[in-house]
Amino acid sequence: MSHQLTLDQIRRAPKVLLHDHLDGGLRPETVVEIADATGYSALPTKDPVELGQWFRDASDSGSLERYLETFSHTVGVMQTREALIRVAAECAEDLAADGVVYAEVRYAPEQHLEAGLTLEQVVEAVLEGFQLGQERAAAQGRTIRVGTLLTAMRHAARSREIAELVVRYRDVGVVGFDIAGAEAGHPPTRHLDAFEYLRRENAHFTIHAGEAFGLPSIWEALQWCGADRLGHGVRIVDDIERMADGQTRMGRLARYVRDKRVPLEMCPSSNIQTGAATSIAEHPIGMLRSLRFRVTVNTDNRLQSGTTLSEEFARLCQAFDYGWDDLEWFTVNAMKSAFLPFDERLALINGHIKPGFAQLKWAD
Ligand SMILES: O=c1[nH]cnc2c1ncn2[C@H]1C[C@H](O)[C@@H](CO)O1
Ligand SMILES: [Zn+2]
Repeated sequence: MSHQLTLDQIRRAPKVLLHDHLDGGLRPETVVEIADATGYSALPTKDPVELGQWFRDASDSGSLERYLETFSHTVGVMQTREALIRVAAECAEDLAADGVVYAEVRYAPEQHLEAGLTLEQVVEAVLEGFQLGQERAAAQGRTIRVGTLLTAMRHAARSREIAELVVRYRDVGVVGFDIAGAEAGHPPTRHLDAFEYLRRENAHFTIHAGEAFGLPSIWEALQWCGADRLGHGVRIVDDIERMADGQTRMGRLARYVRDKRVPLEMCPSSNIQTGAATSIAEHPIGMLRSLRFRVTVNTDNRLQSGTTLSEEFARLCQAFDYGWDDLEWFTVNAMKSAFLPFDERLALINGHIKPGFAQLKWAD
């Protein structure tokens, strides 16, 4: 009696989001209002509806580099303490309204220093904003917990400094580290110093790898840098061969990723916009889920993709005929892979996620 889940049903499911950029999730009206308040004059339009459309269109180029250019406008309006608090609070509220119960949201503190804030002031403003957003969501009867990942830009040279910030703020809401930005020409091994420092500090990190660049990037991220998770990682399918008889044959790297249960932070819509995948129906997530890789579903940039986590799931349900069991599997995978202590992950799985899905299945 399988039937297609509706977007409304999916919204009601307790969801977990591991890969979402703070500077890729602003409300278009907020971009316009902060631009007005701070004198940022480079926006392509001041009409929020047109601006939302502009972000989606400009991100649709098929190139990661061009996609990343759109962030100049979001980063451009996120330069004051007030703006950072507002954007972070709205992020937590928007995710909670979509039924997300746990999220790890990332951004690069080094990109928010143009108006004179220090790295510490940036981190503290964003933490304050998340706290405020969680409280507002709670007042509306929605429970969400937001952890922060601090990103270092891979073309820059501040990764060690950002890694130190992660350790400094790890007991007050920062749960891990990441590197992002254009992948080709910027291998993760350029930032080995930061990764080695984090490992010595028993800290967690994920690395954007295997998105615009293939297997060597994934291999370096895992075997040289020691990443706990892979941001995207879609190109791992280059190491999986589909045989004429329908069987698959995996290379050593793909086997390693599956055997070690390396979490893949997959972001379907974003991958289509940057050219990392051709369509949802042909997205490697279908094959990787059936081969039981540790796949998770994510939004990457809700503004640039005009999406939500529920909408990403709805697209996958339509393309692959997924139902409640699949959604629960992705969600438990994500919660198991979060950079939270084991007991807290378990409490969310057993106290929140499983009972939430059981209730939805029962009502269906
Ligand atoms: O999908 C992505 N790949 C690489 N870099 C990305 C992606 N989405 C966002 N970024 C960059 C642009 C942001 O300014 C930065 C920090 O969030 O991370
Ligand atoms: Zn990303």
